[in-house]
Amino acid sequence: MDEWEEQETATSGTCALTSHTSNGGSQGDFWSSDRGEFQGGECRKTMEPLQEASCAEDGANDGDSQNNTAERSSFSRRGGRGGGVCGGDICCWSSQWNVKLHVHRSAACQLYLPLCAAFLFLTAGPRVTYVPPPPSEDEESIFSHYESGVNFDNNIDLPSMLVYISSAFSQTFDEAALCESLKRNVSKSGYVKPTPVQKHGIPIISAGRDLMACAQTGSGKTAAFLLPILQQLMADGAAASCFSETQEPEAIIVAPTRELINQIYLEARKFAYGTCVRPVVVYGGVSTGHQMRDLSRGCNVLCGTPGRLLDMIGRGKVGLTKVRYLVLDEADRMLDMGFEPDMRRLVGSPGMPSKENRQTLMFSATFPEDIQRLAADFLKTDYLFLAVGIVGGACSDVEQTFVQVTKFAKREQLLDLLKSTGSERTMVFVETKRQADFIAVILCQEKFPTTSIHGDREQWQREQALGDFRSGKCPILVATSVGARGLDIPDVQLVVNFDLPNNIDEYVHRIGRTGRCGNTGRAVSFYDPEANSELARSLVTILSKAQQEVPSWLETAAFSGHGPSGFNPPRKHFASTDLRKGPQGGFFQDSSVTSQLAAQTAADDEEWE
Ligand SMILES: Nc1ncnc2c1ncn2[C@@H]1O[C@H](COP(=O)(O)OP(=O)(O)OP(=O)(O)O)[C@@H](O)[C@H]1O
Repeated sequence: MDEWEEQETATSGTCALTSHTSNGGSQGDFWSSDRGEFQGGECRKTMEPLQEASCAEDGANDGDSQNNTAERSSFSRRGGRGGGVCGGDICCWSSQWNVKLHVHRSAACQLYLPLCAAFLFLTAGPRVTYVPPPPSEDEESIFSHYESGVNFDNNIDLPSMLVYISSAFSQTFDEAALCESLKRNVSKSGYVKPTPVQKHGIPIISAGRDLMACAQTGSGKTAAFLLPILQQLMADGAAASCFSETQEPEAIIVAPTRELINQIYLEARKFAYGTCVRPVVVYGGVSTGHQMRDLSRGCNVLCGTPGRLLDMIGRGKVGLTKVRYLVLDEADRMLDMGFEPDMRRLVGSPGMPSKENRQTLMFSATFPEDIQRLAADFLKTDYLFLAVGIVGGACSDVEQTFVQVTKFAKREQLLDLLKSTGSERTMVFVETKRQADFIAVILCQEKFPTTSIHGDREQWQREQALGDFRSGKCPILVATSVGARGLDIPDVQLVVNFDLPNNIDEYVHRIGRTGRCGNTGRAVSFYDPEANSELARSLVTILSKAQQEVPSWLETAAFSGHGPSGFNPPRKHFASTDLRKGPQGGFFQDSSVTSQLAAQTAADDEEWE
């Protein structure tokens, strides 16, 4: 398991100890520059409730770097989760145990960790109490959307390099064979024409085929799977049965982070508005009881992070016998080492129809070859592979710039950059949770309204941070990988890779937070020759494929072999094609969909020879 995981078990949560309250979501965050800590609004200098089972909660780490192991023992730096600072003492109490502790600061480090471990040992299972505010019922806010950009129409006829679909979807949603209510909701969402992945993906799904679909970031993959599923459920008159102890959803959608799955849920809720189809979301960091009550009101489409979903299944709150659709969004992430065991548990759970008896759909902007191989275990052998544009390619609407910089000069570079960009909404990606805190403090000190999102923050803080960023209250968001995939935030004009990731797919997803849906965006990456030389070749490939200028120094770095390893190996997992050979991978025909692999020329090969 890696740190991305939305882990549910009591044993794997971190004891990431913070001094924030978690009793609600309304307290204002602020950075205390004298203490160098991020503070939850109400709880300074008072005894704070021990975050119930905080250490046992899932997903404390989702999305964050694996390099963060050292941060797991960062108690002494940050105070203690559930512990308040009272003068020289650290105080905490547990409402569950009615235990109060006053520990002198000097002894705190020695005492608190064992105590926390004891709590972990003695308290069984997650007992998180956070109940997120209900999403707005106001129609205007349900359907609020940002405008597609000037390049939207440029992409409409983007060639599907690997697959040609003869019976594509209609040119507009208005002409499409969709239920009236769905059509109305699509129209209210501002959708007129389908994007290429929708144009090709929707008929494939409607024809009942399994699908692995790859299309660039911000190209509308969410609606590509939601619309045909909802259309089918509406056409079949699916209605959620409330008052049932065990809910039997027809569709299950999984995604790697809480924020992303919540976003998918909100999209599903929007498209299903005013119909009998009821989507529900379950994810970690939120009261399980609250989610069970929500589930019991009926559920047709269940959106979940893996850990919480399996938990609900294990508790008998979710039955799987009626599952017709299983969707893995960010599928390459869902099938890599961190989540693969959970995905296997999910498909092997009692009642889950075999792959022959369900429709399995996988979507991502990146599909490394090894993951494609693995994905075949979950898909019918004749699944269709849809690739719009270049598999694993960066969004062409994002202008990518690289700045060669040493580790110690990055901070100044960032400040200079932000001073020149004014109040542009900006995401700054860093490698570790500690770094996220640190950079956010510095930016706040420099009077840039900044917030942060990473796996050590409480769920309410994560949601509040995202809300503040969305609303523009904090136009700068410092994020670890938890913010890299899927998040669709309006008007993000700039992505800064303060630390480049060590994986090219992660780079593609990060910069894809800007330049979405035909809008243009900009990504600036700090390239540290000491740390990033192994990425150089893949970056050159990505830039070339996106027809962007490759700095000569980067090209030199890519081919000089001066990296730490002495040699930049060609990328092994940068997939460009459907890996299957022979009939499955080459040519498909059925009554409704014909797909044909285009000639796979050497030019398709992403390996940089
Ligand atoms: N046909 C359409 N017309 C107008 N807007 C659309 C259309 N399809 C999707 N959008 C909008 O485009 C934005 C990006 O869509 P979405 O989040 O589904 O992209 P994605 O391909 O899943 O991206 P990522 O790879 O980053 O997850 C959303 O705001 C969505 O509402």
